[in-house]
Amino acid sequence: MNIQWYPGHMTKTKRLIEENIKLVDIVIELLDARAPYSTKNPDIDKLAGSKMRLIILNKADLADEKMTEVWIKWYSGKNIKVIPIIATSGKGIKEVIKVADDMMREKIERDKARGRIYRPIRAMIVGIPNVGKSTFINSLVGKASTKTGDKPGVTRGKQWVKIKKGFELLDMPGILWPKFEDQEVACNLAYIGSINDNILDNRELAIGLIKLGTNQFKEKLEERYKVSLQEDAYESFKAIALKRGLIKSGGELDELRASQIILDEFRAGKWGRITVEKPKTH
Ligand SMILES: Nc1nc2c(ncn2[C@@H]2O[C@H](COP(=O)(O)OP(=O)(O)OP(=O)(O)O)[C@@H](O)[C@H]2O)c(=O)[nH]1
Repeated sequence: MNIQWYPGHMTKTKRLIEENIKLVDIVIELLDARAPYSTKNPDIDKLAGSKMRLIILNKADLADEKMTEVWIKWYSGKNIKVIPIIATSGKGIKEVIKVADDMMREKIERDKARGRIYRPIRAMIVGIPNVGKSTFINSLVGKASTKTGDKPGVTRGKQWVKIKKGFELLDMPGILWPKFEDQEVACNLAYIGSINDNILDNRELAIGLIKLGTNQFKEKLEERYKVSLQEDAYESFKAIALKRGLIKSGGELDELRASQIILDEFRAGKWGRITVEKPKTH
């Protein structure tokens, strides 16, 4: 799903998230492991306030393993727990439950010390479109859990899913907006297929991706297309199109088809496992 963010839509979403965050103890923020900065919402720190936080780097199967470690260290340095997962296969889900369990125990201790009565720990999942929120909820919920429904005296109108004893999840994820005003972020989101292709010119995008690849993951790109990459990304783009025989009847290169193929293959992980950005001092 692609959402065109306009001010009205953003205000509504923000209000909904603010309302829901009040009801939970943990905010689980999903990022795409291929772009852990670009897929982050710019206002999440403010929105989450003092709630317990957990960052999930999803689609770890498509990201560079070493870079995922680098990103984990980077976010851990900011005192946020980070867990890489593959929501489609369920890899890492047990770790998520374990960490949530530990957080729950800490909270119970704190509550006890304050003389408060026990209640289940509640979490909600947030993230920008396409990071895998629904897939993650499904894999977390699995078959064993049950919907707790609207309990009297509990939040009316919300559906809570019991993941395990003492741990409940709001069954609707919070959809957040990306830092769309940042051009580099917009390009990274487009490379990984997280924003609508219609917004950006595919040809420019494919050439941009080749440029990025030439700087950051040259071998993988050369291996995939069996071409020597040039300094000028457009020259490399043409060489790839030619190698693939993407020529129109008049003999011209079919640049549109080449662009689509390059983007599709990258997004499907056919260039190998790639992370498009490194931590900066953002
Ligand atoms: N390779 C890979 N693909 C994944 C993973 N998790 C989700 N996907 C795919 O990513 C796409 C988006 O997943 P969704 O679960 O619909 O994402 P969402 O965040 O709920 O998306 P919105 O409804 O747009 O907000 C789907 O095609 C999923 O199959 C993963 O761990 N690895």
